[in-house]
Amino acid sequence: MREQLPEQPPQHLPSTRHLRARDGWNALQSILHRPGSPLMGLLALHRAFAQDEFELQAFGLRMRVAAGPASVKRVLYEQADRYASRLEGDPVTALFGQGLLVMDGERHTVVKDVIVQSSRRNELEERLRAALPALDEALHRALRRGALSLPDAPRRMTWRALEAVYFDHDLTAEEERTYLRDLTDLVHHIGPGLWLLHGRAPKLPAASDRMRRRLAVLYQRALTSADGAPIHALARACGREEMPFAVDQLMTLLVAGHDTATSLLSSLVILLAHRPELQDALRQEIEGLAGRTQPDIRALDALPLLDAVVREALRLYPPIHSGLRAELGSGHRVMVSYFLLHRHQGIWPEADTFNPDRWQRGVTPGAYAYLPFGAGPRYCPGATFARLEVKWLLARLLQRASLHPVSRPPRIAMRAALEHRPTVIAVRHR
Ligand code: HEM
Repeated sequence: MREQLPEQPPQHLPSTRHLRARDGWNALQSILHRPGSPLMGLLALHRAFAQDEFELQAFGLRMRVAAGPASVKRVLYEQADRYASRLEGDPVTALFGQGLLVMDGERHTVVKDVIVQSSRRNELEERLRAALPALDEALHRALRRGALSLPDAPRRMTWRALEAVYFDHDLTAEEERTYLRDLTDLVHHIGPGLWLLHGRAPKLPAASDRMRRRLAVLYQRALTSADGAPIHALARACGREEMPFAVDQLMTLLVAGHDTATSLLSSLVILLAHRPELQDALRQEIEGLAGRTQPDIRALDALPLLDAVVREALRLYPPIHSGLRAELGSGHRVMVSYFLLHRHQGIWPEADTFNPDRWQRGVTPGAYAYLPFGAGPRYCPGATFARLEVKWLLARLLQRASLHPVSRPPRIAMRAALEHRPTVIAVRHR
């Protein structure tokens, strides 16, 4: 582990404004070799002079970036109450309203508690188990044409799993057709974009109203049921009077809960498609447990290689690549870059290499060095569910098929989540 940084942020942070020409050239090379979105390019600039905390300055954008364990810990945990989750008027605030992800203070604690209490591991497992036949069928359909479209196929599957477990709803084929485009629009709406530079948030897409109406129907149904899914817990806590507030929560869970798992599953498929020997080793582990039958979700969680592969994909491609905050009072933006933290060269040997083996050697990265699900009061309430569903989907996928790349690795973009630009992976049925 590296040394602790001082408790207070340094007065004068290094800034990308002072980048020397040589650093800029090196950074440009790294961007060209790893093309991605403009934000990723800007962050790559920082790698040129490897700092744990710095000021990102470009084209009028100015924000503090925390990218090392001590600075990340300070923002997420030690001084968490100095930051608001978002600025008023940001697209994500417009979409989620008073949703958990963009809300602060006492109300945040109360709603978080409702969600956390209603998503305990045993209940999640039970609900997910009940949804497995439908998920298996969705996987079967996705593989039918001998190809897996990314990120659409994972998106359909993670959306289905989320609706079943959190909203107690079986997504119909008709809904999937009608709303897939809407869901993608909503996700793209909240990603960082040019609005960060000119300060005017884009208008909410019409998809938002349509999705809210659909979620309101699910919520109304939940008001009259006593089941134990998170939507029912919300219904008990908010009742009919606070329906718009509850729909904000559902919208937040819908977007935050499916886009992240989509990103992780897509990364895993792409990474494994390029590593046939790793696919074989994983398959051996999975089939040693369950043969060709549907594996049990709880038993899967104890498979060491599967665990290492998922951990490593979360390190290299953290679906939530950054956590944005606004400093109370000044309103200055602060970004916790999970992406840079996970590729910190002082912590991770061969930081840019996909190497699941590092997790099997029992090496731990140290506190606040590996945070795919965040930390502190805003720790992800869906972490357990996400790991369970993604491990199951990946295991089942490998039991059914082998994965083969059809082209060079696709580009990734820093949108709301780290997103793989559309691509197709060939699959051979087994
Ligand atoms: C692989 C999947 C997932 C990853 C990598 C992930 C990652 C994260 C991270 C890093 C944060 C903290 C963001 C910050 O610092 O600002 C977060 C927050 C959150 N996540 Fe997840 N997440 C995943 C899945 C899910 C799922 C399945 C759900 C819901 C079912 C969910 C719901 C949320 C919510 C509501 C928050 C906001 C929590 C708060 O502000 O208190 N996430 N997630």
